[in-house]
Amino acid sequence: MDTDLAGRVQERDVVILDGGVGTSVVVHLHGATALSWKCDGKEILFLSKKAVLDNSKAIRGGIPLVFPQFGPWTCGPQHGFARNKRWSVESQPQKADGTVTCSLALSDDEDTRKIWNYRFKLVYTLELTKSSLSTRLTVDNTGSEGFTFTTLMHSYFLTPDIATTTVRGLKGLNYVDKVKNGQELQEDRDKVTIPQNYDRVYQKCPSTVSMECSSHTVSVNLSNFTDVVVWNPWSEKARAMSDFGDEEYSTMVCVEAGRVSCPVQIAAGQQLAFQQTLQVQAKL
Ligand SMILES: O=P(O)(O)OC[C@H]1O[C@@H](O)[C@H](O)[C@@H](O)[C@@H]1O
Repeated sequence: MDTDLAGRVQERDVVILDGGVGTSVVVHLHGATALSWKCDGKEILFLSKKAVLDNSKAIRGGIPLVFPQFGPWTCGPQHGFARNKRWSVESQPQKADGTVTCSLALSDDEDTRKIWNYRFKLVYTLELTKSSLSTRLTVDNTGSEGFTFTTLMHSYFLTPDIATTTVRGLKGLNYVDKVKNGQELQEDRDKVTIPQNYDRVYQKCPSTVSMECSSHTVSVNLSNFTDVVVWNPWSEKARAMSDFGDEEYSTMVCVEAGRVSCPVQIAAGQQLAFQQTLQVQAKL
């Protein structure tokens, strides 16, 4: 077990993808939340020191999965139930040709049908290589009627300093600014800096955006995702969150790949896949 997580999580609650030479991913079965991704010994994901890891709450950090609803939901919890359910292991980590692959699954049950009466199976597949992590969510409508949903991979990235962190690939895109009452604006910067409370939904995104900090760049390659949410709660909101340290906003940024602006329709028996590939490039 990773030394930073030892003592914080129970072994029965996690699955570890071990790529060797300081490369690994630790996934919590609660929400299928990737808690840690180490690339050549370096941690890439932010996990709050105050994150609750006892299966009782959505995990504050890593890569929580949002399904079937992004944001507030009239039927159930904010960001849906997937991040609050225990997932099962569909296939244990296996290493072949330098890639470690593992799949987790979640299907509808009595509790999900009580609040959202549809039949589904989600399969979440992680693929770890020396410098990349791909996460693919397959949504299978196993019922006899269609439904709509929104979904998102809520990646929290660790950065040495938010003041020198930028997000690239967003120039020219329209975005909804949730901090400014949902105003629709256009991004005119090549390098987006994050100097305050940010909560923006960028729409019609190109296939790659990236997070750049002083030590490395993480590119986020999107497949079947059209939106990217950039989120940082900043100091005031940080203080109001019980599972987030007061100063931690200065060492993280969320760059979230999603299908959230417009709900996805899925017919009975249909299967749809959404994928992001994160690639790390260290600065020399
Ligand atoms: O506190 P939660 O439910 O994990 O949500 C965190 C944030 O998640 C982001 O994706 C949303 O755009 C924000 O509005 C929200 O505050």
